[in-house]
Amino acid sequence: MAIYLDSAIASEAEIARRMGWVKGITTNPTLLAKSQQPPETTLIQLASLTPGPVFYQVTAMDYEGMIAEGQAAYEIIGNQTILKIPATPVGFEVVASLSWEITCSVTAIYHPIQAAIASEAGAKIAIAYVNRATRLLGDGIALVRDMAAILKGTDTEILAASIKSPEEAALALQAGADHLTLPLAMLQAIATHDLSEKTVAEFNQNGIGLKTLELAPDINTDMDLDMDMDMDI
Ligand SMILES: O=C(CO)[C@@H](O)[C@H](O)[C@H](O)[C@H](O)COP(=O)(O)O
Repeated sequence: MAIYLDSAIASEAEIARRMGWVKGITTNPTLLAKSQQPPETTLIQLASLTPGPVFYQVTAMDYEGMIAEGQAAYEIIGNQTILKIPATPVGFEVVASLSWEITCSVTAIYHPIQAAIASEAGAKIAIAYVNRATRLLGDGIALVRDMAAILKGTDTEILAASIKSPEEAALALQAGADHLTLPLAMLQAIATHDLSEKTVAEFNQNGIGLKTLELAPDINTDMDLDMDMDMDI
């Protein structure tokens, strides 16, 4: 499993890098536009801020254009590239041509049969837009479950995107998603639980740890006594 940052903002990528458990970055044309600099610059920056993959979504609509754009992304960030190719007839052709040389994912999957084609075309990853699918079709988690059933036994993995809550993130994984991509706020949200914070605060209020030993004279005294007794023996 990998959890990715869904953003093209360098400062967010830096925060995700420090988290240590975020394994790469996914982008799309809208996210790249928000970085307010040429996409080439952003891709180089993002690639330097993660040891893992950087997903780039092609914007061309025709076969030659998608191939050229995919190769251009690969020239910029090399082996860190994972291309996002749309789940369209032309997109599937592009995946079949490019997946031999560049890692490809198929994005914007709304029907499980599209995942089967993505796999047959050679895509390493099939991307489901979970919350969007719920809004547009009724049940994005069911889409992930159906995709997982179809992709079982293949080399194609499922990346769940468009996740709007920690619950939805957990449900997507339980339904068979292999990976998640989340905006920074959602990464922070899944790492935080009120009860975890409260439980730790309670332990710390009533107990001691290494850094508190010197500050607890009674306990130091007991320890000294124990040590003296040990030495006498
Ligand atoms: O597909 C990927 C990652 O591969 C994402 O960048 C993806 O485009 C975004 O998560 C979605 O567009 C977000 O969808 P939504 O939150 O606008 O419904």
